[in-house]
Amino acid sequence: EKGHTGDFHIEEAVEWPGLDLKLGQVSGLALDPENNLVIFHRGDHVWDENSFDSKFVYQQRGLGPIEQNTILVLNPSNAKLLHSMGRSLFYLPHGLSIDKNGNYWVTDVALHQVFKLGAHDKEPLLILGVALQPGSDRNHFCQPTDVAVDPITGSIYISDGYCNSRVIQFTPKGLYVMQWGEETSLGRARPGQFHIPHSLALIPDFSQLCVADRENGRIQCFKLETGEFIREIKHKSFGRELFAVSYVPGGFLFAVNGMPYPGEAEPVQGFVMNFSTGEIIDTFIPLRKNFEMPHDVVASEDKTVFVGDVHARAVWKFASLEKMEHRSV
Ligand SMILES: O=C(N[C@@H](O)C(=O)O)c1ccccc1
Repeated sequence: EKGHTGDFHIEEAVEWPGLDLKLGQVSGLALDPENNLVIFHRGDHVWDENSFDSKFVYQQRGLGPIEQNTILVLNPSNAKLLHSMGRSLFYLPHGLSIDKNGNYWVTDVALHQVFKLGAHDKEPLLILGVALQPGSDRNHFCQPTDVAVDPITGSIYISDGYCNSRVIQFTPKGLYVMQWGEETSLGRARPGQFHIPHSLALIPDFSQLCVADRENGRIQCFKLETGEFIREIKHKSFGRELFAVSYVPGGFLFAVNGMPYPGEAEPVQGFVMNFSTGEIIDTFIPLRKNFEMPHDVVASEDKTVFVGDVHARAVWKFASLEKMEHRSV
């Protein structure tokens, strides 16, 4: 088997029936405290070139909010639907995170807002940002992409976003604390500069926040308390775009990249890295169907990995070979 060193290797769990779920564009994935898979998708709405004007104002309000349930809770083994919610709330879902108390934190790039939802509540518990108003001050975001919640302090981190280049920290109750990041200058991308901060991974063991710096094709990691740049993780095999990053306790970092430049070699694939060294220890692609625009990745402690694709409208499951080998023996 190429693509992996040592004994760590994951492959698509082809018995996972989640490939034939009737999903909209899948934008966000997370695992809840019971290790159920939670999917954030766009129902019958799509993000395409007509969705926004040149000032990032959403153009399709007339459609109304998505009437399908946008948040689906699935059994991670058999993909059975356990619970669904989130209808009539969102226009263009993007990021999804679940905090240690089981609350859902989501972003909507059309509303330019961040929501905290109880797992079984209709009314949001907290909303940040001003509906449909892009901006870049303390209470306006511009297409915010993801949220991460510190399990120790409850601090909220928001990656903002497609049309801003910053990470903002709020208190657990939503009061602005600080922000860091700036636009990538022409020429080369310096530390602390972003070109679409697209996904967040909070690493409690090391008190760090890692950011998928999408169009710079890299991961940047910062000190949680201060936003101080710690290091960059970048590999040629990432290619042009690095879409999402996810951490699992024990020191593994997972990521997915985007389509290469036309004619470039780097395939669209998933990566498993050793967090401490930044080295790639495994790569993975589906056996069934193909990655088109893998948009989020989430991993559980037993190294089960899920990838959601916004163009293929699919969710794949990957599991470690030794686990599956035991089963097949
Ligand atoms: O990146 C884009 N979309 C994805 O990230 C997403 O759908 O979240 C996009 C860019 C330009 C036009 C339309 C969509």
